[in-house]
Amino acid sequence: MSGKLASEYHSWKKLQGLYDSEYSTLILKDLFAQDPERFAKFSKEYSSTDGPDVTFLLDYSKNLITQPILDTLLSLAREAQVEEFRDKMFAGEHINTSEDRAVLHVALRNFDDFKIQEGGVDEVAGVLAHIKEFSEAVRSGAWKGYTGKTINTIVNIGIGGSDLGPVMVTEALKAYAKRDLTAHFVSNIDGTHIAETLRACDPERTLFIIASKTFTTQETITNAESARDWFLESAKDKAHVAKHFVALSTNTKAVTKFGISESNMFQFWDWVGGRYSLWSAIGLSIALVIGYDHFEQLLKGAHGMDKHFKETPLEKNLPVILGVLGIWYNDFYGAQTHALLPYDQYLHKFADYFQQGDMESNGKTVTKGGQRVNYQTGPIIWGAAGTNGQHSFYQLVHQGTKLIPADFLAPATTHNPIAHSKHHRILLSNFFAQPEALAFGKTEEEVKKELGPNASEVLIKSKVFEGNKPSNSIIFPLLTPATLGALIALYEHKIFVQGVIWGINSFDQMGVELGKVLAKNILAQLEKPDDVKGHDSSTTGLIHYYQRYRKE
Ligand SMILES: O=P(O)(O)OC[C@H]1O[C@@H](O)[C@@H](O)[C@@H](O)[C@@H]1O
Repeated sequence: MSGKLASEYHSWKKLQGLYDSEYSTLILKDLFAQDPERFAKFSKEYSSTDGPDVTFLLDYSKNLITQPILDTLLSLAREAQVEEFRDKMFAGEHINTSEDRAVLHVALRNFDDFKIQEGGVDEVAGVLAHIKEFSEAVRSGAWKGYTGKTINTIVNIGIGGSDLGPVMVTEALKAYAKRDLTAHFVSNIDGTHIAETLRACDPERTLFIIASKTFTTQETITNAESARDWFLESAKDKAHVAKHFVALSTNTKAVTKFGISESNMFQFWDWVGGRYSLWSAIGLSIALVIGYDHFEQLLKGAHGMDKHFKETPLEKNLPVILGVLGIWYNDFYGAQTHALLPYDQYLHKFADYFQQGDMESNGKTVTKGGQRVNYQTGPIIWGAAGTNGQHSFYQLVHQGTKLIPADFLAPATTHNPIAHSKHHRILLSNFFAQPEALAFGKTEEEVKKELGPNASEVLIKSKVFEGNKPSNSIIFPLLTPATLGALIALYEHKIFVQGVIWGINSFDQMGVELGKVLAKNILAQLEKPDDVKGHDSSTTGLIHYYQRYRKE
């Protein structure tokens, strides 16, 4: 972010020119036919340079680009000072300007490699040691509940970044999970969420993890209080809370006020953004479920990607390549959304996770300099695990009127090779087929040939696939903790790159505040119709309707 609007960059204007003059000739079928080397040119294999072995292939050849277009997109990244801002982030500069904070989730998985200056960075190793010690005690049975029984259930109470990361990762790494430890995640303020969860819990054997960076989030504190009340109905004595409640937070004062002792608090720091916090103490539930060593592998896999992002020239830098490709569709093709489509049931929460990761980071209208942007910023992120999506929304992706760039992800091998990997081969055949169908479609001639001479014109037209829909494919050997860490970091840095180019602050989230303030005001007015004041007629009418049915 050099203080300019992205649209003022020379390369942005050049890209607009390239789009206008070449758009109609950017046909994937032709681009592949013209260049037998296209796959070789537009795919890269990632291999970690230290830490656990992580490798994957990123194939971006099915994008609507030529080499000059990609070069210009990379010039845009250079002109927007992506490298300088990346280095500032790693150096601990306060690039989250509106909150005057460093952005250092990379420090949580650094293992002493990069030199980072910021208060708290030297405490990371100590918190990891605390996570290791505690998770091992719970998993081994050394940690006992108030009646001397071992813990068999954990309930993580948190929302947003204090929920989505642990949920996604514990699902993704279920193959590594301790099967006799059940993990629940309660996030919603809707009492149904905690009530239904508690039905499955035994107070003598349940550990509650109260995860909240601020420890002021209404949903989390309300759920935590209800969990504590439920626990005390059985345990009676408040002293027993210490064996069944721990906190993950930056706010020691609020944690101790809640009744959790400081020794049961896992600390993190204001330079860890909520949506980047699964690597911090917020990952305690992950360590409990998959074991500390696997948690550390996750961190080290991410660190490998940090190193790649920090040290690799832009032309070969995978987060940069993904970032600029996204800009091409978002800002020049007018694509509104981006789909994440993992062909791996374990990754079924991947898109949910990056909905917050991407949309809370880059859903901004004003630049860091306070100017309103005159271009599109963050895309709408969505998706589902393959092949389920194919039987649901793929129709629109293939034949609808919208351009939906998509990332396909899949493991070459599975943790569950049932029926001699028959399932997995079928899954992968779909993973290969869908991007191919999207890119190359099916012409009218092909349909005619298939249907024979008697087919009606209408039927023929309805079966044509225009194709030319872009996608990236990422294939990795197996979904290991380190591979997952690297993939998450890949997308984190992609989001970073885009935010820098758009000139926005990817690390604050002012947009979630207004709703919170209004809800607080309305909460105080819910009792009586006469209390409802200061709203528009629609809001007033809705609250009045509720009051007709309201119960204690
Ligand atoms: O971890 P706490 O502080 O409870 O915040 C939970 C979530 O709250 C939301 O309003 C956002 O600010 C998110 O970025 C955050 O992850």
